[in-house]
Amino acid sequence: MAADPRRTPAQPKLSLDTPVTYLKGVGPARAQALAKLGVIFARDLLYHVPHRYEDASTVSRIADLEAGMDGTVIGKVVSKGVIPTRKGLRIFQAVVKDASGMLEVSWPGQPFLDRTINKGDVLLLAGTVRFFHGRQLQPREFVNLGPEEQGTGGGRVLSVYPATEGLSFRQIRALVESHLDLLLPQVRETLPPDILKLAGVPPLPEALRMVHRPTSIAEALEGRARLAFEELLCVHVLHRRANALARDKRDGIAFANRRQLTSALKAALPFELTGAQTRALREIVMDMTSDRRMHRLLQGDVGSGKTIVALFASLLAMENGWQAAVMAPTELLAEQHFRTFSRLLEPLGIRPVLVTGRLSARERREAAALMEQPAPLLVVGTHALVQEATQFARLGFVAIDEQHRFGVEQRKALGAKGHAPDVLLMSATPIPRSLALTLYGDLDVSILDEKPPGRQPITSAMRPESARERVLQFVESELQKGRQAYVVYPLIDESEKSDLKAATIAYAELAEGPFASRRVGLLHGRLPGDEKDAVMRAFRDGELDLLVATTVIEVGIDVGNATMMLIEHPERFGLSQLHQLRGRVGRGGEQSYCILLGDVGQEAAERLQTFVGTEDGFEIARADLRLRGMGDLFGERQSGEPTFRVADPLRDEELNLRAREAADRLLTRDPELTAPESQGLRNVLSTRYARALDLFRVG
Ligand SMILES: Nc1ncnc2c1ncn2[C@@H]1O[C@H](COP(=O)(O)OP(=O)(O)OP(=O)(O)O)[C@@H](O)[C@H]1O
Repeated sequence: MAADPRRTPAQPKLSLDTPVTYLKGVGPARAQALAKLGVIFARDLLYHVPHRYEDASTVSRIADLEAGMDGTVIGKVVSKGVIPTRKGLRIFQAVVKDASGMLEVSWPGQPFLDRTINKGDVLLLAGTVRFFHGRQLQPREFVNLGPEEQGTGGGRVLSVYPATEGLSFRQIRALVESHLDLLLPQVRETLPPDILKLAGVPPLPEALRMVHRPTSIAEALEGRARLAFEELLCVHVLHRRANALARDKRDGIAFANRRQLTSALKAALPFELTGAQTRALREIVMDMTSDRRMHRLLQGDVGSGKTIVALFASLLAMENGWQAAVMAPTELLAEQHFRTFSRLLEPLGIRPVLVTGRLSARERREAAALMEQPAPLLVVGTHALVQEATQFARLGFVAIDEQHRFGVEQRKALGAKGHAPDVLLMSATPIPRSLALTLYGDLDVSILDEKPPGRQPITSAMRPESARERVLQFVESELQKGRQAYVVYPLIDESEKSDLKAATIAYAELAEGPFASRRVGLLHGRLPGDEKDAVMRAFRDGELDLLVATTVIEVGIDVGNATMMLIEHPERFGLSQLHQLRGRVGRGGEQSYCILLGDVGQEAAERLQTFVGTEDGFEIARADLRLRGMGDLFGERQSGEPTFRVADPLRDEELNLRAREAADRLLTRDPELTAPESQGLRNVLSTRYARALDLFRVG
């Protein structure tokens, strides 16, 4: 039999660095479950903070409980026992009592509670009330306040922890509860006093006590703010340090602003640049003409004209004798950029090169031959550009469109080609500046918050299922004017067969029914590449009137004659995603429409109202973030970006600003964090952030 590690003579004294396997009540199975929650050492347990609290100050009198109501009560156990049922399930039951009445409480399948809940114990119980020979409750949550009523009226707060399979929040709470008094006295403050003061938050040991064992919700939040502040501070410190190191490195290409190709393009453009485009370009030119490497994020709302900005930057590199590359996430988009660039550059006598995975061997050889020449060249492509075989002789500038669609590694790989090229990342997911600074603080950010002139506002509306026929007639009336329309179905995951079927059936119904006299196309991600392109090309060239599509059209497709977007099952989309979809219309000068069709629940209707009510992508992103969190905004969590356990850079905006200020102050007086007062923060950085190892000589 394997020795129980807890009994070995070498058992360490319980410290913050003790692995949780040594904690009382943690066996191998629990240790595994804890590891899933990121809890490996005793210290992590302290940082595993409740995500919710039940407040006993909202306690009802038992007599006031009504059937169906969700209530919280406090009562003393007057009798208890385990009852078997016919199906073999054992139920722990207790009757509790307060000054107003009695309540029968049952816990099916939890007979073991009989061992920990005793007669005379006071319980805080929360759950939905039923009536059956009196009041009954199956607690959703409960806490045993012990044999004496210890100030329960004064707002005992029940902490609810993020749980995982095989480990309930109650077990976690018991674990935290039984180790808190041992661990807390060992916690040392990590931040210098003036920084704490600036942040207006309590010291760490006190804050940890507050989050785990609060006496009121307000106190719990105060403790939480302390932990959130530390997280935000760490991220800003890392960004700031990365920036400082990058500033010192002067390994970038110092392009000269020759105004040859760029001026020629400006003269040839059929339109004037918007104020926002001019501003962004000025920032980019400043970066590119300096000897520091550019790492800039260009954030634009839909249709704000990012592509042209990337083109100007490419020309700046080319007029200095360098090559430029623009990488897009899909073949469709790469081809679209390629065509746009080809058209705009024709008067200048420049022919860009397209590199995608679908080139024939001969085309690939031709492209490769051009790229191996150390002569100015503009290459547009997909991730095929980062493949090893793709060699650039003199790559000086790289633009990455829809940057979050690429993995960190792919972005790095393209940036690593050539001689430290300047990098412009582009994103059509507008996020508030405060969030951008937190997520991308080591990038410089330019924002396009202005649409080209002459665009009409898009009319957006929600229509119930009962209005379907009228809506389809309205679509038809647009088609009669010679315009084109999209009908979009949700297909969040391309592998969801039922979604695919829904889109395919709808396509057949529309094509054979109301739009039988129209040219209707179907586009989804499962189509073979050439077919997809053929459909998209046909729509672009006006050979199709109506395009039934899944969300593959979301990114960047630009067809000016399309004025109608009909979205089915709108409740299944995130607001930012809807905003992207809507951005596919209203790109010419014509009045355009976006109609959300179908019956949705109350909650979805409220959410969608935000979308219908504004065309400001930043406002929509803000609402989306508030509702769905950061992961969803980008469709997926990105690796390599900071994630937060406690902080929420949006909700904690005020705290976030203070964290930035604090990071500035700290690094101004101690740039390498070598002073004794910085030791605590260094420890936090080195244990939590792999990047810290590159940025600080931590040990
Ligand atoms: N200053 C401008 N004036 C008029 N039209 C412009 C201007 N800038 C860009 N455009 C046109 O606006 C359209 C949208 O530009 P672009 O495709 O670059 O947008 P985007 O920012 O990439 O938007 P999305 O992310 O929605 O695709 C294009 O047809 C482009 O030619």
